[in-house]
Amino acid sequence: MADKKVDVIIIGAGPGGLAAAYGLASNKTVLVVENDLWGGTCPNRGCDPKKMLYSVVHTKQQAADLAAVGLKSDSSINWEEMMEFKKQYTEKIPSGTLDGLKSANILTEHGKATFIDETTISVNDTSYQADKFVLATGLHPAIPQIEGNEFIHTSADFLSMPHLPEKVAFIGGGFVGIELANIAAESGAEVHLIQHNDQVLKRYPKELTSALVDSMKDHGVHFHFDTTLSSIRERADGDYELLGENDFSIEVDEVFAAMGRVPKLDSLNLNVAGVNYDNHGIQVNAFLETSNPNIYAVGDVVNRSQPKLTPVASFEGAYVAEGILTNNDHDSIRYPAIPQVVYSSLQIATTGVSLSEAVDNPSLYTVKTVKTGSWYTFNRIQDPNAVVITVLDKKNSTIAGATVLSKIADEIINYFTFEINQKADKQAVAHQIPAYPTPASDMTYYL
Ligand SMILES: Cc1cc2nc3c(=O)[nH]c(=O)nc-3n(C[C@H](O)[C@H](O)[C@H](O)COP(=O)(O)OP(=O)(O)OC[C@H]3O[C@@H](n4cnc5c(N)ncnc54)[C@H](O)[C@@H]3O)c2cc1C
Ligand SMILES: NC(=O)c1ccc[n+]([C@@H]2O[C@H](COP(=O)([O-])OP(=O)(O)OC[C@H]3O[C@@H](n4cnc5c(N)ncnc54)[C@H](O)[C@@H]3O)[C@@H](O)[C@H]2O)c1
Repeated sequence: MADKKVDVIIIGAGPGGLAAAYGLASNKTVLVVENDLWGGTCPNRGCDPKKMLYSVVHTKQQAADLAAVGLKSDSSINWEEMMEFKKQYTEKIPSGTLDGLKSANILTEHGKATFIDETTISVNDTSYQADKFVLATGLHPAIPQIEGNEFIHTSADFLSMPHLPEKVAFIGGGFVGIELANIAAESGAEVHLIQHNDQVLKRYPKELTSALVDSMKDHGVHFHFDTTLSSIRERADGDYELLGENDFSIEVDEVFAAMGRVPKLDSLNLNVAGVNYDNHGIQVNAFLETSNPNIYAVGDVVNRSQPKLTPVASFEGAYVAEGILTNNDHDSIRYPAIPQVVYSSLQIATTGVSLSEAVDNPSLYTVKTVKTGSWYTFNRIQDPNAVVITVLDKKNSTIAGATVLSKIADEIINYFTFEINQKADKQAVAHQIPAYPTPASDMTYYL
């Protein structure tokens, strides 16, 4: 017999768990368990703090790019003030999240949840039973298994560094490595990015990632391709010596892991709950049910092909709440077009059908690449390398996907996402009257 009983227990108070909790709160008794910061990765040590630092850095980069067309400024970044700006936002997140849950009458418990049996968890030596569970425990950074790995820090450490070190290294050139290297370099550090093969951001076309790498090199980032670290040594002066194959060696003040993220499952004891999982996360069916039909999983911790992003986690959390309320009397989950943006000195963004899928299916799709650097919008902001690639559905003449390289790719990609979701064709796009001149008023030209 458990100490306490509720209808639904949600493990993890990030975007996925919170969306499920709010979706259920008015009809069920809900307990949310969180063992770290209320709000999870995104607002505390992910997307939001990163983009606050990026806003400062990106504005400095934009000011430098406009110097040749009349903007005379001598901007430099004060890391401590920029971190204070970030902290003013992040320090309110855990308490604000907790207050929100309490005012929606959602029960909360701070501590690590561990399954005792299929319907019961233990948190802080108290047992809680529920009819349904939602697992939303997210990911944590992968750390290389090399000598000296105890000296490696993570993206969370980077985003709360009180002072900027003189020399830093990132292991891995994916989203985290590329975005944080840009922030560190523009803020004044000497930055080294170590990538074990010859391409960063492997899901994007090489022509675009090469343009981004060139841009980041111009902004001071040193790339070390085809380089695998073998050990890290602490020197007497407190610096670290990074050693790799083929006599690779550099010295830095700090080194950060950015080589991917792995599911946070260790403390859950999923075997006693009858939940199947592997190295890529918890296995779910098309209703996000795990191998135990009373236990669902959402967000980053799920083993699925959708990108690991905040809006995806929230979408899944809301979907599962509806499933629990209707006994799964709803359609299997169908994702709309999902935009994803790399925020660096240039932004690369994608949405909808990927270029590789379009190229592999020429009978279904037409791919159109337009170098837009000389267009009015891009000239106005001095963005000469801009490229917009569209994927058109041949049968319906609708937009099916887009990939954009530009300083404002984050804005442009949202217009494409709306159009894909509305199944817009050229006529439908032309039927809009957007504000002019803006990136939205360019949309008709891409079709
Ligand atoms: C540096 C960085 C930048 C990012 N930038 C972006 C971006 O720009 N845009 C974007 O869309 N996404 C971005 N992401 C990804 C985004 O943060 C995640 O996709 C999102 O947070 C996933 O939400 P989630 O609820 O699945 O997991 P999380 O937010 O990770 O929440 C999981 C929660 O579960 C808790 N937990 C784990 N195990 C237990 C347990 N046993 N008991 C109790 N609690 C537990 C954890 O402490 C955590 O708080 C970024 C990620 C990082 C690391
Ligand atoms: N803007 C965004 O949307 C955003 C930003 C940050 C993180 N995220 C999410 O977080 C996830 C994790 O990001 P990430 O950058 O940690 O992982 P990632 O999978 O995007 O990139 C990891 C990189 O490290 C490289 N790598 C792997 N092992 C290595 C090794 N031993 N030495 C050198 N390089 C190595 C890989 O080849 C790859 O380039 C992403 O998939 C993304 O969904 C999203």
